[in-house]
Amino acid sequence: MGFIMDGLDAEDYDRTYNDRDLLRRIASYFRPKLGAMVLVAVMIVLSSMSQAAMPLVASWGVDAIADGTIGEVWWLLTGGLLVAGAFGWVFNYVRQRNSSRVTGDVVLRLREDAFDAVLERDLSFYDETPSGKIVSRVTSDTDDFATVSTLTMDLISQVLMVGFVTVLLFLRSVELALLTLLVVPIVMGLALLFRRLARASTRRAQRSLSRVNANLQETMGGITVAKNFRQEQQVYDEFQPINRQSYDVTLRQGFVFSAIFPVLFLVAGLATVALVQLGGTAVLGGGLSAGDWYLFLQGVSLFWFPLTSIAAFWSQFQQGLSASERVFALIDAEPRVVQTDAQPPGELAGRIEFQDVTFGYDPAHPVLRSFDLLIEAGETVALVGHTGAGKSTLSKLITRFYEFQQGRLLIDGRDIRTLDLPGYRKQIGAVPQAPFLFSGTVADNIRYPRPDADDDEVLAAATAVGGGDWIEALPHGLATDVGEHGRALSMGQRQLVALARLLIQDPAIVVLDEATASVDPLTEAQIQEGLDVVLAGRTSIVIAHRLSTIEHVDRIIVLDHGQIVEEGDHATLLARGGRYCQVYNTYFRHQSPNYRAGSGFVPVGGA
Ligand SMILES: Nc1ncnc2c1ncn2[C@@H]1O[C@H](COP(=O)(O)OP(=O)(O)OP(=O)(O)O)[C@@H](O)[C@H]1O
Repeated sequence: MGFIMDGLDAEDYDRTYNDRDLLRRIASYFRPKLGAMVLVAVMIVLSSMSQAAMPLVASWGVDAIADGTIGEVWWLLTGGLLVAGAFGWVFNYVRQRNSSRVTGDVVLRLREDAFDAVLERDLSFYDETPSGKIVSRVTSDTDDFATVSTLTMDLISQVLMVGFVTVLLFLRSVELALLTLLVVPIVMGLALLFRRLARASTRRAQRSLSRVNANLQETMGGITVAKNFRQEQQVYDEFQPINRQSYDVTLRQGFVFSAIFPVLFLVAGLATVALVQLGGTAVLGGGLSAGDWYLFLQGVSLFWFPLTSIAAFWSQFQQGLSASERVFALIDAEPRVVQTDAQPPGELAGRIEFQDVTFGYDPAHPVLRSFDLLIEAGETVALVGHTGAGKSTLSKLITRFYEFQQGRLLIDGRDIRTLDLPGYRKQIGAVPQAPFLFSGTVADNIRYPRPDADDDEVLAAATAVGGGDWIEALPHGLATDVGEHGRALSMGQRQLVALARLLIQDPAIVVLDEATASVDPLTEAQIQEGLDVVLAGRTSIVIAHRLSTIEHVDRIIVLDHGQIVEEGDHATLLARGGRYCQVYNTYFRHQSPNYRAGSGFVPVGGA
């Protein structure tokens, strides 16, 4: 049991809605479709009546055979059967057509809402949730939800049908009708019991499927690395238990579901046996006509089929409900980044001040403790430090991708929490280490932050970065297709596109995570020139990986375990022989043009 349930826990943002809230929420999606639903309901009534009419007409036929009048009425009965069948078909067709439209429209809206919610989530959400699981919620869960609506309409139609058949049976024989109804509470009791089992097993099946999706997504994302290191077997070995788990859990769900029908049919079978016995005796004794008996036997199958499907319906209904619960949980997930106000930020100067800030991805393990730092407007600051020191964390707080737990972060002296977030982020230019390019041309990517930028502006931005020579190296200049994720461009070219994009955005604050990937000396020089242009006149926080950057910034901040351990400019810090020198010796020394292996160490701590 332990293994089978591994990894099937709820996500952090999952929640359980009570049935009333859930149904109310679902109803809100159906409300705009009220007209079509009324039409569907009318069609359901009419088609159920036509269906119930068939055995009734047939029972008259049996009576006519018994009393020898069939020769006179056969054409009437045959016509009646044909008419009931034809009308039933038409009503059913109109019903199916409209109900498919209603379901399709509802799922369309739900998926739009889910996708919209996904876009609104904080960055922490994406760090914590594998993208495959998100995909699963937006696709297969919304599909499962669609089944709720189809099933609900089926259920209504079946309940009506049961109603009509029950009335017919009572009209013919109260005793036999009561006998038939006797079994209803047993069936319903079993169905309710089954409902509990079904909900739990269904939830597990859905989670296991989303694990499979997540694993596939990750594999596809890292396929180059996996192939590079010839890890196909390992990737397969990781996939196999997850897929196996999905198989096991789904199989269990199947077992639970398949248990219900035999039990229900057994109860139904016993009731039919009793009716055959009692009804047959009544016909022989003259208390019941052969037609009535026939109607009962037909009625029972008409009656039992809906009843058993109503019972089984619960399981699928539960499946749809728990799917909708998962989608709503995604839509309702509370943002961690909470703004207390939405003041327009205005044109930012770019002064950034951390005051006593404490932050941890997991609040129990803070990465920054009582952290203070002031960056003046227009200043260029380089963050350096060993891996895991907290450099990226600082930039994530400035971009407001994460919520800090204590202290204040002031932008131009104003609390960052009081600013209108989209307005603020518009003035922050964030460049990740491996700039992401969207499919399209180089020009499309440069104008990404401002789609209305015209060709001249795009060309001017591209030319301003590194003198623009790099554009000529592209096969079709700015019209070159970058391929998926920019794969058709070299790493250096992608960085240059990202810098040109920043110029189009024209932010007040730049947060730049320098690429560690080495590029050829020419591109390196172009990037350096590009950086000089892009960072000029803006507050810049650079997570520095290049010697030329740290040599030129206004101030270097050395971080260690979330603390500032040293700060100053390159020359001063080198002369001091402190922590900076350790970092320099490890990461930057070898980038010097005069570097020879084993040389260029800066003495540390007076050593
Ligand atoms: N999304 C995350 N969830 C949980 N912990 C994280 C997350 N991102 C970073 N950390 C942890 O926070 C600490 C600081 O990480 P951070 O990424 O800020 O370091 P860094 O100095 O930027 O390192 P690097 O140069 O390797 O990128 C590390 O201990 C890291 O493991």
